[in-house]
Amino acid sequence: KTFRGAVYEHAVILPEERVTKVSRDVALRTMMQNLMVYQSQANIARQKNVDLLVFPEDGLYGMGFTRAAIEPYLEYIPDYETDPWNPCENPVKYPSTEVQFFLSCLAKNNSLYIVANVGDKQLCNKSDDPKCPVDGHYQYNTNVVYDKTGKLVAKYHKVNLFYEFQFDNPVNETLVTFDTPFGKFGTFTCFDILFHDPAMRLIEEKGIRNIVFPTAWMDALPLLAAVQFHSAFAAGMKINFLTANIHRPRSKFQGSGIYTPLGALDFYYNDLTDNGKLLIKDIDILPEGQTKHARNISSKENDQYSESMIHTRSDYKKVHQFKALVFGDLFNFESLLNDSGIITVCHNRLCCHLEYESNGAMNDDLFAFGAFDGLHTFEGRYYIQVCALLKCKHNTHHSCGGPTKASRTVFQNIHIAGNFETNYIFPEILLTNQEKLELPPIGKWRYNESGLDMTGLDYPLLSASLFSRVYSRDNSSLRCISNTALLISIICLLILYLH
Ligand SMILES: NC(=O)CCCC[C@@H]1SC[C@@H]2NC(=O)N[C@@H]21
Repeated sequence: KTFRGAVYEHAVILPEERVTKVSRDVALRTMMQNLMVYQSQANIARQKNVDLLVFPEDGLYGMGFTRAAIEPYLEYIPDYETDPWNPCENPVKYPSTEVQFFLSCLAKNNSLYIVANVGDKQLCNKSDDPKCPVDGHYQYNTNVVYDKTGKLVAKYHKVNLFYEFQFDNPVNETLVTFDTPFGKFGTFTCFDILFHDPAMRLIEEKGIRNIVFPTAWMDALPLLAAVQFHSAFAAGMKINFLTANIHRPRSKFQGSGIYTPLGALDFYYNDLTDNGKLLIKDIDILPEGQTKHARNISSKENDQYSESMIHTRSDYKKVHQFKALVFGDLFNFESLLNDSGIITVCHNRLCCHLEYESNGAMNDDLFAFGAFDGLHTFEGRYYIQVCALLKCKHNTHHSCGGPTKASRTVFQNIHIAGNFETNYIFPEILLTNQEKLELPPIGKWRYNESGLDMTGLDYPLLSASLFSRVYSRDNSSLRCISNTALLISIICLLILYLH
């Protein structure tokens, strides 16, 4: 009823040159250095009977390349469905595929599934493909999966690139899954987690309950630290989520974990060491099936809800209500004045409700409860609705929403709920132990239809929030832009015609 999963947070060895193109030999030398670390971890994993091991995004060469400079790190990766291949058993089938050979043998020799992130190079020709880049090939940020025999069983091209100008967007967005004796898995990469495709399609259309997630994620407090958001995604979508990050804490790249619907089985957050870390856990096999559907509240229902929340509060405009920026979004906030209390805050159509009880020692810490409903525009554009209880960076209102890892306040009870437009809600709880991020243990918190509840937390609180995505508005805003563009074009044509 369980499988043994592992993720490796890898301190990637970076090549010195990432702007100018080096030879294939030089590129291979760097990648082999990283692969040797992968090998030692795979050996440990085999000794511990691990079934599946996940390595991070960009784990073989790092990031920050120009398009030309990444090219020697790429290999042609065939389509595993039309052209089945076991690189370890047939290494000469394609030239220059040393990395694939190594990874495939790692899987075969250690008898485990290997999930890794590599670069795929696909040749193209301008004459039969007008979108073919000028250098005659596509470059893709790619997840590959090898089964226990070393056979390539999955290849996924990252859809939602994050300022990765060295890579191309895939032409066909496909849902990539692979079957194992311990269940069906889906895969996507890093920034993909914030968008509907392919993440939600894997979960909703394919009924996927296990995701393997190579990532190179920089912590973005207060709401998007890696361990915080990735554990919330597993809880919100009720899935197993295995995420391996690269380890470069001085650049905020860190935080890997093995997460389940009930919470973190294990996670790694350590900015005091430059070392990587292997996490291994037995994970319950979840039944396949559709987990969640967007809740369709009509806009009329929603408006009535928001208004009733506002009107029940005659004391709505008080001095301790204020606005502050959270990662570029202007939230409506209300500060927590007492050691326990009830607060309702609204923003646009979202109303958020908080009931809390601290252990009576909040004196030095300023906390605020906030709401945001709108388009997030910093480092990505996407619609969100968020209810968030935040420890403010300093004792000033405008510092609420700034990144901080310091808190001294332990809460006894917290309940957070809101009238969210969809069920794509990710319940986040982030604690701190002497400025080291912590997650709550399984059993100390619960998330269901009535909201997020936590009780008897052992560490001081940094934030507790319901972070939701409103995917439908992303599309409608795109439609709106294209409709506006169409309208402007028609008007221009009309003016031209009349002249
Ligand atoms: N390699 C990637 O795709 C990284 C993207 C994730 C970064 C997350 S989402 C936006 C936030 N900004 C950051 O610096 N980290 C967060």
